[in-house]
Amino acid sequence: MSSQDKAPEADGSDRSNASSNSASEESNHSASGSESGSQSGSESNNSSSESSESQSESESESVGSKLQQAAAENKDKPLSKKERIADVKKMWEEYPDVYGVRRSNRSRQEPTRLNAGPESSENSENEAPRRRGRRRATNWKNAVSENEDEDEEEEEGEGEEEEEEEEETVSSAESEPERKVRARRAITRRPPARTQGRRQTTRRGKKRRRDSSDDDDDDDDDTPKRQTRKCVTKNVSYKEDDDFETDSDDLIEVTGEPAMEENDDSETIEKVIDSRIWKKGVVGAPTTVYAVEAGGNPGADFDPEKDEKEVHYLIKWKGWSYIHNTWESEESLRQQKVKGLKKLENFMKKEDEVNQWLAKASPEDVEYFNCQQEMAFDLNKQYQIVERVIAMKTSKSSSSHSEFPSHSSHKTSSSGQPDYLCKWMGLPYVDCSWEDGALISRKFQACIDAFHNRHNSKTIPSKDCKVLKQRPRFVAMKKQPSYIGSDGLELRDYQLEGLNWLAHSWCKCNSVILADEMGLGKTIQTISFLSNLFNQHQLYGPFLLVVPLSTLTSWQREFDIWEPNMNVVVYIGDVMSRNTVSTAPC
Ligand SMILES: Nc1ncnc2c1ncn2[C@@H]1O[C@H](COP(=O)(O)OP(=O)(O)OP(=O)(O)O)[C@@H](O)[C@H]1O
Repeated sequence: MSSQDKAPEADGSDRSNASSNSASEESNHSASGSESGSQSGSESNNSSSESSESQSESESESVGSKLQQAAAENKDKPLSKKERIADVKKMWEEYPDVYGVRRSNRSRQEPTRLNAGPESSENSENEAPRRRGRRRATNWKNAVSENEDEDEEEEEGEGEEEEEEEEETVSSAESEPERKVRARRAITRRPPARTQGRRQTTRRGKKRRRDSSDDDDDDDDDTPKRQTRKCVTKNVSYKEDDDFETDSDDLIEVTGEPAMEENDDSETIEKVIDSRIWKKGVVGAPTTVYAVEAGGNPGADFDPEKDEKEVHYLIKWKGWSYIHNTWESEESLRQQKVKGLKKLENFMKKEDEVNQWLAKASPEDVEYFNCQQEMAFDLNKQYQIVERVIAMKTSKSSSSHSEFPSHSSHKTSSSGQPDYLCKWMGLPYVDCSWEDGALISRKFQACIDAFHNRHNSKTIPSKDCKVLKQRPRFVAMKKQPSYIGSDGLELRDYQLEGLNWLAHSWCKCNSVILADEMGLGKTIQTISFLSNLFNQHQLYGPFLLVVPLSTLTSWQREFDIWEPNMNVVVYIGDVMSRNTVSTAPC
């Protein structure tokens, strides 16, 4: 038992001895370490951490022995102060490693890009701090993350590695953490790169550019440098070449008589819509749609085989609505000295191209093209239909919508009738135009009447409506009310039920959603419900209907059919269009 008891003790003592030995070894090691540490420590203060890593133990030993030698020499004979300084200088020159001045065995040479010409050599003392500042700026700009720098160094060639080393040596006064902070700041300012690969390429490109720009901007501070770069960026144009060739409104035609152009009131071509071969000389005002309707087609007797012919172009004039489009020949346009002839040239070019394409195109493509053309022509015809008259002005009254073009005193003779502000079908409110009353009344008297009816209507929205203060008691509609729909329009059973449910919910102040299968008549039920409020409860709105753009016209159509007495205003378009809707009398 005792031997067994002692054995662990002996083991334990051995172990404790071993541990004390190792401890003493460690302490010795640390002592010797601290000795050399004082030297290497000074080095690490002056150089980067990378430099301390690169220094091997053997180097530190040899440096230590050199120092000891020097110390022993100094101990032998007392030295004067001058001699000690001379010795230190000598040591500096012979063993620069001791002072942490140089990491590698290469001779220390200042990078040539830092010698900024004769000025710098003359003013070397002044140059030094400036150079340091610049170096910092360069580091600040160069800095990415430490890892990124490492990656970059790995990727870059040996030549660049050497360059990096040189830079680090010069900027050794700057500590590593400082550089890291600057590096992070630099990262936040740099715009994010899209792909890693691309980023690396860009960065390399940037680095090289930076280096070269450092050369250029050595004597400048940062601010003007940035301004210069901004200027360069501003000049970059992202416009495609084609854009310059298109028929832009901004194109200014330069002729020999600019002074005349400024003052004349010649018309401007906005768009060339179509072309045709027609009787020579049948152009201008007699070819407008209303002139043809009034006096007949001036080229109706045209015989292409006998009569002299020429190409005519259908012109949409700037500042004039589509009803004032005229057919013109190239000659007549030039005679009138119209502006925007470039558009005619472009139209001709396009026509040639289309004809060439049509000659080679497949029958399906030709058919598709013809369909597109027909649709475009239909649209252009639509633009000649007045959808709504929204305002009126007499020669005495001043107009609240003077921003819209007025044509009463130009091509059409003034008839003493008021002018009407017309909203054209298919075009936004911003394209409204003032038109001569006589002209509009000829074709669109119904629109003028509707305008007057709305103007004189008593069924206008009012806050004084009784049912707004207190909802009425619900009375079920057993059959379709007479005010809903006109002759032949009958609500289906389930639609009448739906109308009752909507009306009941409204009377009870309940908010509801009417949902049903597609095409079963939700639109009609909703319109019928609004008609019930309008006719039964004298609630004249306003009711806001928010509808998808695709169903907008069908909503308008259904209102026309099922409740034509309600004033339906379509609030759509850009700011000017919406403002027009808001401020129009009705
Ligand atoms: N009672 C009716 N009499 C005549 N036509 C009707 C009637 N009810 C619906 N219709 C017609 O059926 C079509 C679809 O009606 P409506 O647009 O109201 O359906 P919807 O449920 O609103 O459709 P969606 O779910 O697609 O919006 C319309 O052309 C409409 O004129």
